[in-house]
Amino acid sequence: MGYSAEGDPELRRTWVSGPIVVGAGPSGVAVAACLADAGVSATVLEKSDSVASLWQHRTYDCLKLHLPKKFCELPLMGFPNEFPKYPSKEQFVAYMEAYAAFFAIHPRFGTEVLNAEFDSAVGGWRVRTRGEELVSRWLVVATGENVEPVMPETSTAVFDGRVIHTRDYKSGADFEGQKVLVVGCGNSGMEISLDLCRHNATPYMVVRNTVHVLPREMFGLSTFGVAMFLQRWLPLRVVDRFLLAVARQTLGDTDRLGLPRPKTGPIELKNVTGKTPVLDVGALAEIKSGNIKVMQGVKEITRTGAKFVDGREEQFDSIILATGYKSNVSSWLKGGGCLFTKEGMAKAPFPDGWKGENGLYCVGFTKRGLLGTSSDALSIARDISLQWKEIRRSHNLYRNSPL
Ligand SMILES: Cc1cc2nc3c(=O)[nH]c(=O)nc-3n(C[C@H](O)[C@H](O)[C@H](O)COP(=O)(O)OP(=O)(O)OC[C@H]3O[C@@H](n4cnc5c(N)ncnc54)[C@H](O)[C@@H]3O)c2cc1C
Ligand SMILES: NC(=O)C1=CN([C@@H]2O[C@H](COP(=O)(O)OP(=O)(O)OC[C@H]3O[C@@H](n4cnc5c(N)ncnc54)[C@H](OP(=O)(O)O)[C@@H]3O)[C@@H](O)[C@H]2O)C=CC1
Ligand SMILES: O=C(O)C(=O)Cc1c[nH]c2ccccc12
Repeated sequence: MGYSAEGDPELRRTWVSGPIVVGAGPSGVAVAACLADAGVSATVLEKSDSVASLWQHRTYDCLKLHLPKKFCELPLMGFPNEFPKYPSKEQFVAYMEAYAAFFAIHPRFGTEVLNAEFDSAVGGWRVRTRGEELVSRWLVVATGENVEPVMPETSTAVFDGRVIHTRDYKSGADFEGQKVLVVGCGNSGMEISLDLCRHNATPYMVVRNTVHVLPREMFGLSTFGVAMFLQRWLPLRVVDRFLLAVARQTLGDTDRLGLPRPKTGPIELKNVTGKTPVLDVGALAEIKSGNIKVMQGVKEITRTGAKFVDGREEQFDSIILATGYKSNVSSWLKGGGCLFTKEGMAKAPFPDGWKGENGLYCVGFTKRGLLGTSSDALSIARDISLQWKEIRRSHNLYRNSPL
């Protein structure tokens, strides 16, 4: 339904009766599915051309989930039984497409939200895209914690060779025979360094700070699953001490490899700061055998390579920035201060960060991966569907009233 409002006459304005969801990654699709299941139809706006665009376009070929599938499934529909314990990215994308199709979620692709703000005069969120303004009582932010690349402060502009961020890395095949500087040692830096080794390239990985490396599995069980189970009975710090003791037994002393551990334990650090421990899928063995070289912080990038803080200097053919990701919320959402920090991350810790004021919600800003997404999606759908039913009921009362 169109409505007239002051402002840009070129802009088509439309009230939508259900919530507006921004982003069609796992979080946006999951919340729309839970809403659909409760009889509420959402309008999902996605700037890219597909669901799970991060997984389709911004991840490397050899990526697999690093948590077992039971910790990564979305509400109401699990992974197919025939999927392996750690599905590949192709399998995850196939699951996401089947999930969206099953719940009849049809996002509006190619639709970037440029601005969103609450307008008390119209009693809703004005959500502007190129050429259109949608208005709804509810706005669900589902644009993710990993949407923009973090770039290092040290400029790479003088470097003559190729510089890419991990979001544009596909395969070590593109770097065959090269000497490559990998800046960053999170899960991306580690797995890409390993992939480079497997394609006959020589990675030099920068560890400027500290990092927790854990085996992906212990005693034939996923480390993450063991940690979740133990947390039911034991204090977090005891669980962390246990994980570190097992990690030391199976991986040895990682400090001696140039990978000093943070003082805070791995799960406590993840919960407090969001920094994910590295779940090792083979990089550590390559570090031990010297095929991945560990370097301290970069002091300066030169035309042909890099100078390091310890005084060493090396020539490189290419640089891969495995420096992580950030949110983009603060660039388009106005008045979201009840929910978001100025960095666009949730203010309240999990599981309380999903509901703001005036019908504003966020899903997937928990620093807890897909498990956090599922929890948020269920909470939001429950909350909105209760309001939806109440509104329906009062409309019907009004319509049936003799006055
Ligand atoms: C390489 C990698 C591997 C990971 N592996 C795991 C794992 O194994 N297990 C796990 O639990 N978690 C994992 N994660 C965490 C990850 O955050 C989630 O897997 C998941 O993709 C988050 O979903 P999301 O929908 O919140 O965000 P995203 O998947 O980033 O989706 C956000 C969507 O919003 C869209 N968007 C952004 N801004 C706008 C705008 N202004 N207008 C319209 N659309 C917009 C984007 O195009 C994108 O499609 C991984 C993350 C990365 C980067
Ligand atoms: N298989 C899987 O499921 C995978 C999952 N992921 C997930 O995706 C998310 C993003 O991971 P990732 O891309 O690794 O990002 P992270 O944010 O986890 O890691 C970024 C790394 O880059 C370092 N860094 C940042 N800036 C600089 C700099 N200027 N110089 C040197 N080092 C720098 C950081 O170090 P510092 O701590 O000092 O800031 C950190 O080690 C995580 O949640 C991760 O678990 C990623 C890959 C694979
Ligand atoms: O892959 C990620 O980034 C995740 O956030 C998954 C995740 C949630 N909690 C964790 C604890 C340890 C390792 C990974 C995760």
